[in-house]
Amino acid sequence: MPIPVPKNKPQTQLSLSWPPVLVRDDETEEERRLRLGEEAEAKRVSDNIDRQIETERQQKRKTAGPKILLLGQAESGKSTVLKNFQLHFAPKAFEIEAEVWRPVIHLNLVRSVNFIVNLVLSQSQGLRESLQNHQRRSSSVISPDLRKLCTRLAPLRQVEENLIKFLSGLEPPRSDDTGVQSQPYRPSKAPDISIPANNRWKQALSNQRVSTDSRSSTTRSGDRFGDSQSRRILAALGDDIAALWKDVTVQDILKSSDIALEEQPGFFLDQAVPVTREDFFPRPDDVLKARVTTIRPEQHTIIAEKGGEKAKHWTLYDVGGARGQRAVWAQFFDDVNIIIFLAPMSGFNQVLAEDESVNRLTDSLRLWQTICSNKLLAEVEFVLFLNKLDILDAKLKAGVQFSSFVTSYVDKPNETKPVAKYLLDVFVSLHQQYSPKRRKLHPHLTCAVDTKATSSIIIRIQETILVKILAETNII
Ligand SMILES: Nc1nc2c(ncn2[C@@H]2O[C@H](COP(=O)(O)OP(=O)(O)OP(=O)(O)O)[C@@H](O)[C@H]2O)c(=O)[nH]1
Ligand SMILES: [Mg+2]
Repeated sequence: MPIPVPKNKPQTQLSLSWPPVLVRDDETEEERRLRLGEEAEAKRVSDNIDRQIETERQQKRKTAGPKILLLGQAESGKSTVLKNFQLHFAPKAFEIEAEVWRPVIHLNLVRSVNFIVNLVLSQSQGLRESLQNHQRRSSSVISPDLRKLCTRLAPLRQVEENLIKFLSGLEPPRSDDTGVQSQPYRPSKAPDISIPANNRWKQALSNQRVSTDSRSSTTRSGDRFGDSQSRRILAALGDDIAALWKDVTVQDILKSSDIALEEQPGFFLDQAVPVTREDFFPRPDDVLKARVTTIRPEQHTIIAEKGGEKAKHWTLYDVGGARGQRAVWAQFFDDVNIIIFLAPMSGFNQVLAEDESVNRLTDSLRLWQTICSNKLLAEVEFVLFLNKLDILDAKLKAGVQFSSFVTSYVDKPNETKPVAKYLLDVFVSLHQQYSPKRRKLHPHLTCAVDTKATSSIIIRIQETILVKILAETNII
């Protein structure tokens, strides 16, 4: 169909090419030949540019490096896996940054201590009341020594407040959260802390370090972060904290209340003395154990330090796993090569913090099914981390019966290997059943706080992901 030409315009013919070429009616044969030649040249140049843009796009995709999305319920270990990638590809940067985790580790420790002290004091109060009411109560007797120990540890309440203020002070206030949140103590669960685990507070701490370093030659033990008062108090109380954790009555109270602090996030009570030393400098293992709840999606770019690495840049998206955080996951679905889904195997006898009517394993399975069946992710490669193998092992060895919580597990031993194999089969078959099309799954039984084992899994993921990127960019 001819393109309509406004009436008052000179008698010209519009070509369909872009930019439009005005063709005069009185064009001579020679002019027409020249014009067509110019048009052919322009098209050749334009096609070349298109080809170049496409090649550059593909090259950029390749050199932009792999993009990984970490998914899974809260406390499944996503941020811990992120730290493992950082440690694997950029160990020097990881070590330099390790110090910024010290206040977090201290806050993890102090909250555990204050939790125990509260529990002991409430038991003591309960015992007094039941004696006054002549009730029989199977409660541990709190000795005067334990009471004194709790009194000596009282300054740690102030230290907790100071550390929370200190860490939240580094966060600019936002409308959707208040920075560091000190979650209330709950009897069934040790305290957790919500500090946005993003780069901002880490950056703020690193900046403080840089500026302090440039002003004075502080040593490793100097007050680089302005948390020296908390550190001095902690150093003075390190032995008392260790004594509290070892106390037989404390252990009895925890056991009878069904609380296994050593299985909960941010557990440092068994390292109280080294962690509270004034010159404490966190090692990679300590950083991996430090717990900070992710409350907003974060993008982390890792630049591989070793020249030999096949991919230089790695982008990892870490998201919050609690139910209220999951709505934002979808924004990353079309931009990733691989999803690493984490399911903590130890959750079989636990409930969600955000909804205590839901079993953690049930939630993990439902979430996995939803992710597997998502059509937007049909082309994305899936890696499954059945995580917290060590805690599963400890629970089963302590006598917790897997079959009491998972009734379909019948006539099989209550041992780590068969239980892990059973869970693996369930997750693999859900993937098979619900994937929109056939897709390869790469499952691993993991303990994300074991850096060595996780590093060898990362090497295998690296191979998988690079083959996928090469295939996507038509290189192979
Ligand atoms: N013992 C043990 N602890 C683990 C393992 N994986 C992670 N953790 C710990 O579990 C806690 C929670 O891990 P995170 O990585 O913060 O969990 P997350 O999935 O990022 O949680 P959200 O940010 O709340 O979504 C941390 O204290 C980790 O050190 C594991 O395999 N074994
Ligand atoms: Mg996290």
